[in-house]
Amino acid sequence: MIGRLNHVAIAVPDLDAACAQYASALGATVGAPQDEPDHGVTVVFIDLPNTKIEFLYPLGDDSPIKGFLEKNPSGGIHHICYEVDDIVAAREKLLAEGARVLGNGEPKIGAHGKPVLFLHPKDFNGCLIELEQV
Ligand SMILES: CC[C@H](C(=O)O)C(=O)SCCNC(=O)CCNC(=O)[C@H](O)C(C)(C)COP(=O)(O)OP(=O)(O)OC[C@H]1O[C@@H](n2cnc3c(N)ncnc32)[C@H](O)[C@@H]1OP(=O)(O)O
Ligand SMILES: [Co+2]
Repeated sequence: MIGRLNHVAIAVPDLDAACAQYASALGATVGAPQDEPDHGVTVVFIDLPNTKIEFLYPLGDDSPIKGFLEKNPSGGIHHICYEVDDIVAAREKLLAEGARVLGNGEPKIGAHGKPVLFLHPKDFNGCLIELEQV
């Protein structure tokens, strides 16, 4: 069911500083910030040869990453995103296996304009998983 690793997301306390550091210290090509109000974050993608890094910064008062940054003030790896061919079939299989799908369980359009879902970190070894239909 899961395919390629689409991205690794890092929640950052200072988006400009994180972008400048990756560009200067790591020679990365850093994309432009994208506000994603439906998800409560501003994202920046860094394309790598085999996957992407997604910087996350809170957008709005009830951002879902606010709590994470309060617990991890220096930032940290927030989630990993796997690609799937059919996100509804994936959801049904996961629900049948007893996994929790976050939100109202319906896919939302993510930063790449594709449907995404999130699975509770406590059900997957402490790792927040995002699925993106490609
Ligand atoms: C534009 C879309 C973009 C894309 O790629 O397309 C995105 O990726 S949007 C990314 C931001 N959106 C989300 O993360 C949506 C899903 N996340 C959530 O619903 C919440 O963040 C949730 C439920 C994972 C955590 O909620 P909250 O921060 O309020 O903390 P809780 O107290 O409810 O957490 C319970 C438990 O889980 C631990 N936790 C929280 N976040 C993470 C995490 N990222 N990785 C691992 N563990 C996490 C938290 O510490 C609690 O553990 P406990 O042992 O009970 O303290
Ligand atoms: Co993501």
